[in-house]
Amino acid sequence: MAAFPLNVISMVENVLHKYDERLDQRLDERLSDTHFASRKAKEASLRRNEAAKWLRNMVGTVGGRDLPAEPSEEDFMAALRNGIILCSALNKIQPGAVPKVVEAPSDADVLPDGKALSVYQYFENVRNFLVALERLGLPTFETSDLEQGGISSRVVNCILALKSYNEGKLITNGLWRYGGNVRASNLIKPVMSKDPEPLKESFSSANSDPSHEHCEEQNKITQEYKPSSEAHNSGLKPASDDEEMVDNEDVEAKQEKCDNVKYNAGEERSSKHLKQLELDQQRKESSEFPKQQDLVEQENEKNKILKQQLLAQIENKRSELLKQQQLIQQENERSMLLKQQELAQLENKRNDLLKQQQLVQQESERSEVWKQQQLAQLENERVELTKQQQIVQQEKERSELLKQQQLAQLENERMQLLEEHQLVQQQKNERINLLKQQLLSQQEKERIQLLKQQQLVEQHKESIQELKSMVYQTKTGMEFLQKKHQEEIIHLGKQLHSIASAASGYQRILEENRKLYNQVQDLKGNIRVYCRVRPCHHNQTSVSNIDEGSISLIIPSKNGKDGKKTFTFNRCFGPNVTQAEVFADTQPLIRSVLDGYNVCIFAYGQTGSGKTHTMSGPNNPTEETVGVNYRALRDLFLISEQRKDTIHYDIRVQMLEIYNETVRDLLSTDEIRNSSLNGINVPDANLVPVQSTADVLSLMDLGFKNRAVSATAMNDRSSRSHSCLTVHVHGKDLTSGKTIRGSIHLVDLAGSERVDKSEVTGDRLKEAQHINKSLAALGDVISSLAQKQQHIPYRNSKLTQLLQDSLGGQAKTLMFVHIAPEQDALVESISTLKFAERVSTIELGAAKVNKDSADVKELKEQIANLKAALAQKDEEAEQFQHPPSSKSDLPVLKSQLSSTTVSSKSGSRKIPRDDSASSLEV
Ligand SMILES: Nc1ncnc2c1ncn2[C@@H]1O[C@H](COP(=O)(O)OP(=O)(O)OP(=O)(O)O)[C@@H](O)[C@H]1O
Repeated sequence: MAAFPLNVISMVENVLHKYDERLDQRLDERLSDTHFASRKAKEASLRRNEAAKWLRNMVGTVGGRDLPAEPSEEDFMAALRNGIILCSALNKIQPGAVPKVVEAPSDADVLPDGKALSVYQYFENVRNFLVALERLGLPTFETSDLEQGGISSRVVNCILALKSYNEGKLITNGLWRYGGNVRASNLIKPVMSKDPEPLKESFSSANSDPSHEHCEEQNKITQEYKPSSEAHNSGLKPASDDEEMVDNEDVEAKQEKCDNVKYNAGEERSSKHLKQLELDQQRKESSEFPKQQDLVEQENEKNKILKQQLLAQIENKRSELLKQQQLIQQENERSMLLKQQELAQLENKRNDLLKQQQLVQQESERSEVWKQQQLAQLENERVELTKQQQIVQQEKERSELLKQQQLAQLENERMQLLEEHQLVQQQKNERINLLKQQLLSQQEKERIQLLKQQQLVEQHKESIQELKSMVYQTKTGMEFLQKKHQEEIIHLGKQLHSIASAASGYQRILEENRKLYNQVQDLKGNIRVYCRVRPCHHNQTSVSNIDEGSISLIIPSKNGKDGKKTFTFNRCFGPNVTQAEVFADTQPLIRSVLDGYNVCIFAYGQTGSGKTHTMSGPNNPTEETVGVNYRALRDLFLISEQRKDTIHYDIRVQMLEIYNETVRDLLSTDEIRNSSLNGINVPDANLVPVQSTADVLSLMDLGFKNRAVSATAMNDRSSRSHSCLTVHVHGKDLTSGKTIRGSIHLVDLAGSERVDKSEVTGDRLKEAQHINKSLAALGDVISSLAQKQQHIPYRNSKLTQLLQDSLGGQAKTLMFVHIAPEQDALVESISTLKFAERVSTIELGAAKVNKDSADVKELKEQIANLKAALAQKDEEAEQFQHPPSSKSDLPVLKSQLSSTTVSSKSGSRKIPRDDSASSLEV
């Protein structure tokens, strides 16, 4: 839109310019014919030169480089056409008169139409200059006057007026006013960039005829043009609003609409002023050239017609321009659309580019990260390599140092060796010299030493003689010593022999010891009777007193006076005596079994008197309450263990029962045939080897179980049968090789109550009869043994047959007589005690004599002597087992042995069996 006014302006300017050219051409043609023309030209030239000179002085040669000192009219106009020199000169005179002077070269470069812009720029500078002149009240000229064909005289006049103004100002110190024609400054508005003044000025210039008629004619033309222009631009404001339109430069649309109005109406006000100035100028000229006025008036009429023609042409041109403007507008819209499309495409491309840029950026970031990682890794490797290089370097340095040290050391060593070599060489030489000297001195010494050796040989010969005599003496002494040693060895042999004989006598001593021990036991009586009274089951007891060897019973009488009967035995045990105390007196018999004696311990008494309690203990016995059987076997194994170094014992167990004269093996379920009994033993019965007390106890349990089974079947048969536990001992002396046989019967007899009192019949009677018979047979055997009869009735019962080997002359028998203390058992107790006393009295008949006879005293003395001898032999045996280390102990041993031999004479009653002496066979 901005290009449109410029094009129009330029077009109009061209039209006007052509018109002015023709007009000037006509004027020049007319004036050239006259004399006046030459004078005018000359005068104009002078005035122009003056103006040029003054301008050059004002702006300087640099600023006025395009303006020669005496320019031609064309050069003058060309130099001032851009208005720069004019504005600069005016600003020198009146600073700030032209606030903005546009420099042509820079603007011409920017805009495409340089020429149009130059014209515009010229116009703007020139216009501002003219406006400033008007403010100062100075004469002005038309802008077109600067163009070719313009009126240069008006320009020159204007410059000379300005010169006069300057000179006056200098003289009056700024108070001078040009020609007194000072006008109000607001009469003419400053020319702006889009102001339509150029058009108006063009018109003004076209009407710038010197004559006043020409000006009026020009005004008419303007008035004629104005209605048509208003008709064309209907709706626009009238010319009176033109100032407001000029001020509102921002509203472009309004300005465009007002262009035509401004074009037609222009600034009538400014035109009036210009015309006024022109008229003044014309008056001047007309006064100088009055003859020319007529010609001008004629010419003006012609010009009027030409102007009308020109206006018609302008109108045509303008309509064409409008059409072109519409086309241009359409073209602009189309180009706008194209531009928008292009913009959209560009936007898409820009987005694509942005995406690509983002991708590229991401890729670059990723590559940057990768690069950084690579760099870090390379840095690490570099650091590592640096470290390794440092290490290698250090190693190199170290090895270099080592090499140097080694070299230095080698050098030192070499030097030392060299020194040593020199030293050795020196020493060698010295030694050679020394050896030479020594050799000489040694020859002398050897000679002296030879003499000394000869002396020594002499001395040695003497010494050898002395030694020979000493050897002889020593030999003699050795022979004497040999004899002495032989005598001592013989003496020692004798001593050794005596020791050997003493050792061999030890076995004899031991045997004698056993014999003496058993003799002591024999002196106590082969059949010993111990009486034991069990606790009373209720308060009425028949036992009044029990001491160590007697028991007293209360015998009620019919006359109310109770009697008392005392029985004497080897030992009597009251109801509170423990099992251990009862066994204490039994213990020596167990030792006799291992010495080769046969022993029989049996319990006698009526039913319930305590026989089983004594022999086996109560049911579920404890260590304290176990009976004689267990304790006897325990001692048996204990002693055999003590003697295992000298005697090896083989122990076997047999357990039998005799019921109604029938013998039964309790360790077997089979009944033993009676025919097998040979009077002393039961060879068909099981004989079980045992190694310990536990083995015997398990066998006893088995036997008691078998007996209990039978008792269940036969109604408490245990009370009416005899049970017998037999232990057979076979010993072998490990030193002498002799064998020893012994046995012990542990018998729990059946109840001894009499048949008549029990008043039983049938089987019970038969049982009682068998019991009485066997017990009576036992009494008879014991009685026969006591009386030392030729015939001993063992065969009267199975019991005596079974116990035959233990009731013989070489056996030892112990009978426990049991008493029930209750009064209702008194008769049985008395009967039992009488039986036991008979046994005891018969065997211990001597005891009865023991109170008064000399034989008893003699026997007691023998017992004392034997005990002393036994104690002495025990000591000897102890000493023999631990012989004295010195020779001085031997006489003591000899004396002990001699004393033993003496004391052994006393034992003579019974000799234990050995293999040859044993008459018992199993
Ligand atoms: N010295 C004693 N101390 C305590 N109690 C005893 C003693 N003697 C026997 N008794 C008890 O008396 C009761 C009978 O004893 P035991 O059975 O030993 O008599 P017995 O003579 O063996 O009888 P039987 O002939 O019927 O076998 C048992 O209960 C037993 O525990």
